[in-house]
Amino acid sequence: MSTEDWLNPSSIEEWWSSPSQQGIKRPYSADTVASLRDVFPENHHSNAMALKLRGIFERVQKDRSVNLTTSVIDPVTAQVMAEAGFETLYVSGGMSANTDTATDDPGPDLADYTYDTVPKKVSTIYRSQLLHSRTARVNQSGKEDIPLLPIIADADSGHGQHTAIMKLVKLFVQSGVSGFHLDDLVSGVKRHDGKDGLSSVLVPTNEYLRRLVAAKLQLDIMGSEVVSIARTDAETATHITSTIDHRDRPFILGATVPLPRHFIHTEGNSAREEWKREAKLSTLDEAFQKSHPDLYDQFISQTQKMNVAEALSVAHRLVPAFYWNYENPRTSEGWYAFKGGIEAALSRANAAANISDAVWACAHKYKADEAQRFATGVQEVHPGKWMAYNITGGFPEDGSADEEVKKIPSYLASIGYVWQFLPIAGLTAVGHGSQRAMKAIKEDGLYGYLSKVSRPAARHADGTSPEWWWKIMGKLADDAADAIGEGL
Ligand SMILES: C[C@](O)(C(=O)O)[C@H](CC(=O)O)C(=O)O
Ligand SMILES: [Mg+2]
Repeated sequence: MSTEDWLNPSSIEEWWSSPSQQGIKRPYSADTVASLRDVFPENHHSNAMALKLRGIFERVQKDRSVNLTTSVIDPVTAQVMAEAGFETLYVSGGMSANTDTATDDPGPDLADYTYDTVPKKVSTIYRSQLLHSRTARVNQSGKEDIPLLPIIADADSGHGQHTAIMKLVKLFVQSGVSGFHLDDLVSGVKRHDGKDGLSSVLVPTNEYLRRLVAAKLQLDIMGSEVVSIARTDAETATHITSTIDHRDRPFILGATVPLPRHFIHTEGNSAREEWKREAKLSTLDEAFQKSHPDLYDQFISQTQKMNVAEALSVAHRLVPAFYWNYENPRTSEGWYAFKGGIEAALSRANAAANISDAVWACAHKYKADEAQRFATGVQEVHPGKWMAYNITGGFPEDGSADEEVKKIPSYLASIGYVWQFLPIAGLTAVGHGSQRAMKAIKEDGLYGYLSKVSRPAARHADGTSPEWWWKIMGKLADDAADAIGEGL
């Protein structure tokens, strides 16, 4: 592409009307994008890889076939997965946090690692895939078409405000990624144990959309086909930072019983639970409907597109003595109580669908009915929208649900999920493989290594075998050395 075309808003508009881009409604103009572009046309590997991913999603959507993958934490596993026939790879923030971060400081999944952590991991894995495919081609081993698997990566909450999100997306595009997911969480505050009733804290819908727009704008600036996945954590959310957005009103909880002390004056888990019980938390609309069913229709028609503060004034005009208080339950951080659930997730996904290529309601436990409700609710409003699903365990260890578990992927595919992934399986699989290998070496020494590790690995020629490394990868270095030494 010429510089002239690259900087021409009409060519950008033409690209936006192409099949991969036409589903997106940008709130900014092609002129803005052109003005933000660097002078030289960009074309990153991630473009080709993202188009490949788009092709996979389209095919899977049409066939309703299963597209399931796991997280990958190292290049060797990526290669094993390619040979096993997986079609995509997932680079998880959580698994990166647990193993190695860009600051060499592993820890829990709090997205508190520096923002280059996941792009660097993607880059390592993507380049290792390039190396494998190149060596296979050079070696002419009959495996020339070792596939490069599109990588989808974890962008967490964007690691900062909008300029940080744009920089993160830039790194992703340069890393060879094919897609990423960006969420609506407040970074770094999620509690896995749900202590003090806190599971995850959301930003308002408007802020979520701004994050997604920032990401899409950066993709547009780079002329990138990379797939953006809007993840929402509203299903498990317990709090929200602000009540400003009217779209969040149906999920903001207030006290329906006046209590002498605000929530912030309670201490300890049991006192907090007791406070919430006594306050009889409810949403504004539910509280009004329950106390004044006769005026409810009037209240609803007068409060369209109003946030809780505005709608509460209307409620007070209609019934001066009406009590509903969303300030009392605020936490000491200032967060408001939120009614998480699949309806909240759906509301956010439908708001995000116009500016993202795919939507995903993060579920920490598999629930068939919620998966179905989400799929139906999205497809009704945005027919054909790509949807993702994460499967994070929660299944009984005793095997009692095995028959159901076997059917889950095909069920999810049948209701339209085009990408299913096991976020933590990459770590578990590496742990399990190493466990077996190290046990054999510890028990039988050199013989254990030969018989139970190196021979089986060599048979699979999967990159875990030293023989494979020297014979195939070594040839590449030798070819380069020969070329350098010629004709001097
Ligand atoms: C998918 C996820 O974002 C990840 O980093 O892998 C995590 C996984 C987990 O904590 O189980 C998440 O769901 O937040
Ligand atoms: Mg994560």
